Amino acid sequence: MAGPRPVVFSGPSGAGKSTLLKKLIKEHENVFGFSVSHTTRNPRPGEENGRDYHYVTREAMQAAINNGEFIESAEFSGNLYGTSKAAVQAVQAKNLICILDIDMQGVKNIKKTDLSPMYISIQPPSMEVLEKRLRDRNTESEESLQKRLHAANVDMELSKEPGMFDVVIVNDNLEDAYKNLKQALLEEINKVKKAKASS
Ligand SMILES: Nc1ncnc2c1ncn2[C@@H]1O[C@H](COP(=O)(O)OP(=O)(O)OP(=O)(O)O)[C@@H](O)[C@H]1O
Ligand SMILES: Nc1nc2c(ncn2[C@@H]2O[C@H](COP(=O)(O)O)[C@@H](O)[C@H]2O)c(=O)[nH]1
Repeated sequence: MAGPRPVVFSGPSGAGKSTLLKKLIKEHENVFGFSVSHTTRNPRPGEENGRDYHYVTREAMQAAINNGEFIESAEFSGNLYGTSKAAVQAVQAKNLICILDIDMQGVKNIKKTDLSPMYISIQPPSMEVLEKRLRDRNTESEESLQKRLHAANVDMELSKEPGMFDVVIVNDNLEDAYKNLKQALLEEINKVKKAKASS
């Protein structure tokens, strides 16, 4: 696939990936584009079909996966999630840095492809803070919350594996985490700006 090098963001549910990514894309809308995933979960209040996710039935998504339309897919907290080839191509066709927000299974599966992204892990300062953020977000049932906390424990262990991520950012203070994120991406941001200026 052509275009600038994509960036994969991963980390436990509630660590702050969406919060940081929304800030990043808003500040650099000519540089980054979001790969809109498919999911079988229901939209949350304020989420929009086609912007936050493509909300689909399990049957439709499974059929599309079987048809080879996805780069990767995973079952997470009782729902299917996946990155379609079309979602990535739509961003790369605009010569933007394609951002993928995916779970740890997605990271492992992307590593088997030729996408060759930069891998960034967003981690919470502690499990206690993570649980508080997820509870305060008020988006999960108790069952879903417990599944996400369990996945977070596994995720936080796997993230420590050498070579799994290029950059690990602990999202304690939001402004500090955002500053670290921009610093980690500075070279790629400048490359895209330069290419756009000379085209
Ligand atoms: N540094 C921070 N300090 C305090 N609250 C934060 C911080 N970063 C994010 N939050 C809040 O924590 C909650 C979880 O953040 P967010 O939804 O961005 O996480 P996420 O990693 O994208 O989760 P998911 O994987 O479930 O989509 C949100 O309510 C957000 O406003
Ligand atoms: N493997 C994939 N994981 C994905 C994808 N899109 C999102 N996600 C991850 O799912 C969880 C839960 O997300 P939520 O929006 O329900 O809170 C989170 O860790 C996301 O990173 C995907 O296409 N593939």
